[in-house]
Amino acid sequence: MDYPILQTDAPDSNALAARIKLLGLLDELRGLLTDPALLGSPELRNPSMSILALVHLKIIENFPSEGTTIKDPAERVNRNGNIVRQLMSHATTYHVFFQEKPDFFTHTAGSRVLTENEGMRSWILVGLGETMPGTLKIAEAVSQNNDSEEPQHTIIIPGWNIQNNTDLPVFQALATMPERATLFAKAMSWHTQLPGYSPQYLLDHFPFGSGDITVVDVGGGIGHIARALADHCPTVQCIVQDRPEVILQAEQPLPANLQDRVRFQPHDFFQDQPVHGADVYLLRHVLHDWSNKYARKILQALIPALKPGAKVVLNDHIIPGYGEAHYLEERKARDYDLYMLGLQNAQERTPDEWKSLFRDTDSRFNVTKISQPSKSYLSIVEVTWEG
Ligand SMILES: C[S@@+](CC[C@H](N)C(=O)[O-])C[C@H]1O[C@@H](n2cnc3c(N)ncnc32)[C@H](O)[C@@H]1O
Repeated sequence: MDYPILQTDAPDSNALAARIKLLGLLDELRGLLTDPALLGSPELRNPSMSILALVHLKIIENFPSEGTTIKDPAERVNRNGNIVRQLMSHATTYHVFFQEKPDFFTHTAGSRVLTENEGMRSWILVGLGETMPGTLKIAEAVSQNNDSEEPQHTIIIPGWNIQNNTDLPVFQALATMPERATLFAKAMSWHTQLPGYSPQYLLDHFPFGSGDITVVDVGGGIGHIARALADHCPTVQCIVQDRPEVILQAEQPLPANLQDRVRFQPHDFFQDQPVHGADVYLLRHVLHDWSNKYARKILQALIPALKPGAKVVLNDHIIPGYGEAHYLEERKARDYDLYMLGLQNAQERTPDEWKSLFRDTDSRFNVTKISQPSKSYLSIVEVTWEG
């Protein structure tokens, strides 16, 4: 699926680092100017309250490019005008829409990108609609059951399960909710458009090489990373594996130059890996969905297929050590850490936690390199199978 490209984090500029630094300073200034009693207060900054509703109610996607009064979008989506006004007026205070006159709203860069970009709306529906409510239930989940590694209710009930009133782990539950499974897959594919999350960092940084290599993209969603990889390396063969309901959505026609080099295969990554002898097994944004107990099972299931020297490559957030990263970058990793806790009782990991995970799974996994490409929010963990 092709989505319009967002604001760029172009590799030849230092714009991203400068932007992070300035945003950090502004954020600190805001903190200094804010009454301490309000620093942790939920009403202090919560754009999600209006933005999620505006996306859900399709008010954003129906907003005309030339701007409008409240009556028009309210009628288009058949919703109460007063509520539409409340939502839009709130969003304008976060620079999503601009209130030009008392009853006339126009686009800002923030509202325009939401209106024009279906993938971004999917991401809002998943990120705010599905995942965020789970994080609000973390305390309840921990109070009910403590110290568990189960993704569903066995001991700890993750927030997502309370929120959705189901005993099933998220990905199994999604299999019974086709519309939400589609939304999730679209959202993950679109997520690569966000600054700092492009697959290009991985492609430029990891030596996939120019030889005839086979890469298995385990939990590869609808194949968005494999397509980018096959485009980047003209001789690579990619096999994208995911749950059957996801693979069904992935089997859209591929461009002619990729047709014989990207294949899709339904596969449950808790079962033994069916593709033996591949050069690279890629797990991008996969293990962070799982507690150590389940992450180890996913890695163990690879072992029967690994040839000596095979690489297991992770592309995930890394929690930086104390003082190692700008605090806004650490905030990003820690935000995702709590997302994962709320979603599946899972976590992001520090470099040492990644190393222990592999060591505890099997001593033949040798973590050879952990690196973070400049401007990428995701790190690359390279592991060699020394079996
Ligand atoms: C967070 S998404 C990451 C998708 C993709 N790798 C990326 O980087 O955008 C996690 C993926 O794991 C898949 N998944 C979850 N449980 C699975 C299982 N048991 N077997 C195979 N794939 C699974 C999900 O369907 C989803 O596509």
